Amino acid sequence: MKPTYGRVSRYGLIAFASSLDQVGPFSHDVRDCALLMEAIAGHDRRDSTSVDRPVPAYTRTLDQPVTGLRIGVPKEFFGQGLDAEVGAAVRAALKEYEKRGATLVPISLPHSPYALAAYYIVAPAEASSNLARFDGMHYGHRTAEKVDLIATYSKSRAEGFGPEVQRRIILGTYVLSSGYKDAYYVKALKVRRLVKKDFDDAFATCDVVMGPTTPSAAFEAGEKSDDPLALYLSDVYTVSCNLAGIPGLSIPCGFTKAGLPIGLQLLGAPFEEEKLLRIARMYEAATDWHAKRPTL
Ligand SMILES: NC(=O)CC[C@H](N)C(=O)O
Repeated sequence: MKPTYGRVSRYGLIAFASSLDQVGPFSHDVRDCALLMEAIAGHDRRDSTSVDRPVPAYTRTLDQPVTGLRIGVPKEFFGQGLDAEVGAAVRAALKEYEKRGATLVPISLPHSPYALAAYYIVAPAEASSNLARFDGMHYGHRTAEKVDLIATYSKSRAEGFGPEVQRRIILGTYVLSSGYKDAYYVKALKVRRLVKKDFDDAFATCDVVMGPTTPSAAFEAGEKSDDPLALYLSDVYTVSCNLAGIPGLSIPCGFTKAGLPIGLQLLGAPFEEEKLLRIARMYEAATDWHAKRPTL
């Protein structure tokens, strides 16, 4: 689960992108996720972005199905680029909900096609700023070479950051630089607001939005390392949740013929983790995908 922005303290977390970062549980099943959320959610004076509002007893209501459940199914999450096996598994999961009394509501999140581009501007911009402190003096790795101050900075950072982190620092510095800031960073912030508004509109009529977690099943380790754009495209359905600050959850809903797991993504209105967990539990109680493991 990725909780609502501000639901869980980030104290102790290394900052990546401060307006997106949120701690969330990985778990074997929904109950474990609810248990963990009960333990970690809530206000923390050591993180000023953590929100001071009561934490529901997630485990207590977990087994209460949501009656009259309305599921928003965005057409943008089932378009070009979605692997056929993944699409079929997600549609079968939606049918399962229908069998349990849910209504599927066709919706549109019109700005979601722009979410990926906006995310890969906002996230590197913030990362480039946050990672500035890893300069070989204040934090992190320091080069063993005895060189002058400026070379110590640059060598420490060149040695300490991997290629993907370096790429993000360079991209982030570029989109924030004077002359380009309005064209990229400020524009991305505007897109972000529109992405958030799409969800506000959707949650006015639906309890939850559902779709695939990723457009295809897992790729081989390192397979896309030389093609960052292909790598970023795997995030096409999950970045909206971060940009909008809303809670999201992925649960297993099947396997591909090759034996790789497929995820069903559930997105909820801000601070509706309790409802999201109950909806996830409805599916888990009716199926046993969560108990199956891929053969490695
Ligand atoms: N929601 C997401 O998919 C965000 C994480 C993303 N994979 C990243 O690399 O920053």
